[in-house]
Amino acid sequence: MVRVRVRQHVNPLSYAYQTPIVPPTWSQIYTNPAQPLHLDIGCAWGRFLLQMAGREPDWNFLGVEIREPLVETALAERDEQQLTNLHFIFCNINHAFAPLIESLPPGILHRVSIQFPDPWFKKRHQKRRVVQPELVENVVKYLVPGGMVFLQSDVHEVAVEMRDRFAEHPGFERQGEAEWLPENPLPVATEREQSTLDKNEPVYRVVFLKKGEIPG
Ligand SMILES: C[S@@+](CC[C@H](N)C(=O)[O-])C[C@H]1O[C@@H](n2cnc3c(N)ncnc32)[C@H](O)[C@@H]1O
Repeated sequence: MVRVRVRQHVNPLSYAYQTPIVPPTWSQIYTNPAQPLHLDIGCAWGRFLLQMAGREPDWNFLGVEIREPLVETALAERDEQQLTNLHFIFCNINHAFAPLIESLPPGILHRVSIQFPDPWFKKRHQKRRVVQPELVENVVKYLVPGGMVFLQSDVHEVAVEMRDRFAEHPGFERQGEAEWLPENPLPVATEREQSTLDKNEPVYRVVFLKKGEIPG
């Protein structure tokens, strides 16, 4: 796989990232657009989803990423692997969430993952973090009852903040008794996760389920 040089971080609040998205025609993307959808927010090069899509053909996967060159690389890899249950979109999810999900068949969003989001340590930069209250509202609005939110980070402060933002919302129920999940409930580690584990550093993980009656 060819990797191009890209900026390490972009500022999601800058003017360049406020442009509305034009969703694709999903029937030209997914073989079966009615399959349950897993949305991975901040998917970077897409390695996690490329593996997940191969393992779980009965799901559709959508990775969203604010750095465009990474999306181009991920799409090329998807095409090379001929995966028809996977797509990547260049967007700022803090603007694109509703138009993106509303362009898909209703009741399709079953799983959302936010893994190792950019930490933006400086106080004045924390508004750039992806898990803002508006994002939590959008997740609860579009996720199906019983749908899963998986959050993980190697930065304790960031993990606590995103966990608390979901925990404060009455629409979510946290899974597990422990403060942090000891293991990843998904079968594939992201690149950032693997490099953290390789250094024997901690990963802070939490799962929420959306409350409500699960349609039979
Ligand atoms: C630290 S990387 C983690 C990548 C991957 N999830 C992993 O665990 O290896 C965070 C990613 O989120 C992307 N990102 C940050 N803010 C975003 C936003 N508002 N919308 C979409 N992607 C965003 C960044 O460009 C970056 O690729």
